[in-house]
Amino acid sequence: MFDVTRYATAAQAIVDAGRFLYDRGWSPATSSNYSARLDPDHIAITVSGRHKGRLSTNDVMVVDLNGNPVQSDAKSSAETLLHTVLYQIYPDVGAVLHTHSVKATVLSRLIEAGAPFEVEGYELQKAFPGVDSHDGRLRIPVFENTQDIPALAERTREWFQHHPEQPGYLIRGHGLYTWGETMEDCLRHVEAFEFLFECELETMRVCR
Ligand SMILES: CSC[C@@H](O)[C@@H](O)C(=O)COP(=O)(O)O
Ligand SMILES: [Zn+2]
Repeated sequence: MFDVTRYATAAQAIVDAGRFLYDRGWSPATSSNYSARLDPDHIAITVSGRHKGRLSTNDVMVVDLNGNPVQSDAKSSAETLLHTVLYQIYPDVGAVLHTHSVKATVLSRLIEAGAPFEVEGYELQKAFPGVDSHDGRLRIPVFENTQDIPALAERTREWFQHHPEQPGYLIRGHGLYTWGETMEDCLRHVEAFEFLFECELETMRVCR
């Protein structure tokens, strides 16, 4: 069982996040999914197929950390397992956001297969936890896209168990996953990634 008051707070945070991310153009055309932790065993997550700029709290349901619905007949996000695996690996994670921005999508298609995407020298890297200088390297793995979400979830589990300090990843031609202790942290990470993606794309354009 889960705490109803916690659910109400989490569902509202997800609705608000959807409005913000849709308005920025990062969650178009029903794409994206969002979640927030309720307790060690449950998360609130978006129902599959809903328009993320027009969510209501009825579009947010509860699943356990195996992705099974709790007290709901709705179908949770098709990518639920990509969320639950992160909550399993990281006990401190309180929110996960998946977005489909143009910049994340384009950049993910330009990165060589098998190579992680790395950025360094940006002051804005300090938006991520544990980073206190521009003087480090941020590594963002790029996973190949697939419709086999259980298989992709296991690939991300494997990677992040060995690279726990990384705050996000890209799926090629698809989008970004990032997480944080709170929804506010997680939204900051989306914004920081978007800034870095734009800088990198602009650098590629200018240096072409
Ligand atoms: C509208 S295409 C995007 C989907 O295929 C998927 O990648 C996505 O992000 C949203 O799926 P959803 O099942 O609504 O959570
Ligand atoms: Zn998606």
